[in-house]
Amino acid sequence: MAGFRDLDKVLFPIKSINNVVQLFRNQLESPSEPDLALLSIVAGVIENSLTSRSNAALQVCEPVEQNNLPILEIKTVEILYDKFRSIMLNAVDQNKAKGFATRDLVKKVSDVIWNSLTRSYYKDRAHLQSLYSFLSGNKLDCFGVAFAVVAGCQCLGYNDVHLALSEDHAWVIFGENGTETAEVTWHGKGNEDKRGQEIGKGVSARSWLYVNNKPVICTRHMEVAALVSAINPSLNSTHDAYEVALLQQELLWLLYELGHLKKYPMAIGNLGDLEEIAATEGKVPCKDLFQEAVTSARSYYSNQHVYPYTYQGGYFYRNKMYEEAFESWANASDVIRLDDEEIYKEFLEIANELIPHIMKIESSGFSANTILKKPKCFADLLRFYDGICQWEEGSATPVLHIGWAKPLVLTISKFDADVRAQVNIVCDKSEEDKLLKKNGTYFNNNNYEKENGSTAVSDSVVSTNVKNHSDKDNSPFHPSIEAL
Ligand SMILES: FC(F)c1nnc(N2CCN(c3ncnc4sc(CC(F)(F)F)cc34)CC2)s1
Repeated sequence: MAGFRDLDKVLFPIKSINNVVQLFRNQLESPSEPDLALLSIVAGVIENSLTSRSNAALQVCEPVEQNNLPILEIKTVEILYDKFRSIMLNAVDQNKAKGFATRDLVKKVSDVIWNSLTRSYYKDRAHLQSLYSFLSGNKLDCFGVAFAVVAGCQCLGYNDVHLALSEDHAWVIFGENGTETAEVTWHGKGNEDKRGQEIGKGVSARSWLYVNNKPVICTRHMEVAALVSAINPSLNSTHDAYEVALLQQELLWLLYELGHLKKYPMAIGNLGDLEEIAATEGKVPCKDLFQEAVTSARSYYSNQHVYPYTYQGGYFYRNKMYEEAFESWANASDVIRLDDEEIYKEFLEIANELIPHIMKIESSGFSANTILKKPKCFADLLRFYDGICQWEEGSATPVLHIGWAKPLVLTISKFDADVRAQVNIVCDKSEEDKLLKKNGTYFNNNNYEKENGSTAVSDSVVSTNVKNHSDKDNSPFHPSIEAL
């Protein structure tokens, strides 16, 4: 049974980040599973005390002593913890034979959370993700509702209910084999919520919103990683509360070192972002973390996640590593399937802002090493645009418009004809096989490798045979355009 145990209580009153890390370590290493409600309340109280408007001004100018936090008394936590437990226990009659959760039970817990929420509030606001927000303000964001349902089921003794996460939605799995699924929260704006329904097997389940049926299925420990990932240090649109960001970074390292981020690419990406801002001495460098997130998505989720590549591409872009950025974005483009406005915005920004910005810099400067002379860059760029065009072909709603075409033409035209001529568009599988045999070059999930393992850049082979989604899922070879 999880819970607020004596060895946790002795850590109070909590005065430092190290005390909080110790509390999380106790819970993560305890023989019984970590208590989601307790940890979400503690993280939420600290986040809100350091980011609320009342002391926002203070936080921006306050010098930071040895990771001090506003004192957190045990009473504060106990009152909130007991309040959450009583909400759950009163609302859901305790049928004696516990066993596995049922759809009715999950829907009931979702209803308890749902019906407690404030009638109308700005759902996308920051700091609405924790049980502190739920218990003190009756407000939760989309993720927060799903998390609260799982924490509620844990508190009722249903340890089979777990959080399922895509890159833009959350739901739960439950039942004897963990194969039952249920919507428990809303998604996006103006969409009727489907709470209580199972995740369809149809087209929608294959969309990006459900990451083509490759969601992150959380263990209890990964649910702790999700609440830590959801910590939001932002004070306002330009500043972060330093101690909240440091707490999140230390907790993510704790979870990383305990192995609970292995199958959670976005959490690894979150840690990479924090490490890029302020590297922790003697730890894995952020560049490697972004690569680990990509490897995790390829290993555990059949390369159906986009964010690991856009985390990585964003890192390369910020560090002026434009060639590498193109490759990451091309890889991201290969993943996308059907339309979804959230991911559409990501690609719109890359295609119509970030890439044109790079082209402007590269074509104005006189750097001899310019990407404009590199066939591989041109090949990756075509692959990026090709993926988006496939997206257009596969989607119900139109994706591209003149706003995409102008930057696209401008970008392509920046490459000299002799560079473009070195990229050989291979149009069918048999031709591709011939080339692959000749060059001994193959893609293994976009790593350019020769059979002998050396990295071959110049003879990357990229063909534009129309990728049909089904075989694309499984084919070990990346559809490819040849740059000889
Ligand atoms: F690709 C990079 F530019 C990104 N930078 N931040 C990104 N985020 C921030 C963190 N984030 C996440 N980080 C950890 N876990 C989750 S679960 C989830 C979906 C939902 F909110 F539950 F509905 C989102 C998400 C969403 C993606 S992607």
